[in-house]
Amino acid sequence: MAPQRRGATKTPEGNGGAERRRPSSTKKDQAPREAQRTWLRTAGLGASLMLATFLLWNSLRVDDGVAEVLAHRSEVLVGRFIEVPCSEDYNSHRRFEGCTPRKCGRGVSDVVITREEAERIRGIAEKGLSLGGSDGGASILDLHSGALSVGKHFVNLYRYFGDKIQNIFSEEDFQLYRDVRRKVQLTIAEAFGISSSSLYLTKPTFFSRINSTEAQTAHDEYWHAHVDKVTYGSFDYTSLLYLSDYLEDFGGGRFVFMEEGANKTVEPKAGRVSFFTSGSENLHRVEKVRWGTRYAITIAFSCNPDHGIADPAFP
Ligand SMILES: O=C(O)CCC(=O)C(=O)O
Ligand SMILES: [Fe+2]
Repeated sequence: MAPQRRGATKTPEGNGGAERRRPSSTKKDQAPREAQRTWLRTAGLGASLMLATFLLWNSLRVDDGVAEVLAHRSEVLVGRFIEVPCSEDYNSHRRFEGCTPRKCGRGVSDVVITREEAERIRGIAEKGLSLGGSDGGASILDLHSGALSVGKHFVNLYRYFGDKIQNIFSEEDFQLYRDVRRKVQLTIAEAFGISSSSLYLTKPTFFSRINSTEAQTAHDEYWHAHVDKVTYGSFDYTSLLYLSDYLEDFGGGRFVFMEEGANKTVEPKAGRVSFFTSGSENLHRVEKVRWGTRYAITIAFSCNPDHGIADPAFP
């Protein structure tokens, strides 16, 4: 749109001549017309803004069904816990009284793991994953089994590097993993009113690195809604320790508990621990990462000692 000219006669270029030929309109006549045009422009702009806002809001709603934020990135949660009724999933597995969930729910805490610990543990993920990485958007490193995404497959780091693995990971790295695992285990036990010693670390336990690269294989499709007890079998309690910050390090990638009409999101941030009972009372998914890189670690526990694994250690 051409800019409005008040004194057309003063401007030699453009359509100043045409304006000069207009019937002798006085300043008095022009004022209401000018006001009308300004008003129309403002109204048009306002309507466009409202339409754009509505479309954006609607697309987010349709995309995610997001209704509520359970843990906002700016909050520092000492311990938020929401109880939800247990599903019947646990009945089709052997029960371990005092451990198998009778109280179900989900919790988030920002005080279990310090930011400094999260940064150090992220360092382990970075150096391990720098040795490989999926061709698609989602890579994992499993310190217990040694599995590492490479291209469209996985390799066993421990087999591949043999003794040289000691040049990559240090004893402090494994000690840090153990400390983090122990603190998360205590937090889960306390929140669900069970004894920490009734919980067994179970597999898989893995670091994940997600970026916005297009998926190449089914392993890259991390965003599907799922139930951990169905996906992983041995899981009774799942925990996620986030190692990077939503909207600082990456966009998209929020964790979503899926509930009819009222999904609940957890916005990741370094050091935030999210934990929940692994049955279908906690159906969930991860939003697609739109930009940047998202690091997290999945640490899960079983009530069944037969499904227990030792802490990751040098092979
Ligand atoms: O990374 C996350 O936030 C969730 C990952 C997840 O759902 C899983 O590992 O089962
Ligand atoms: Fe999951």
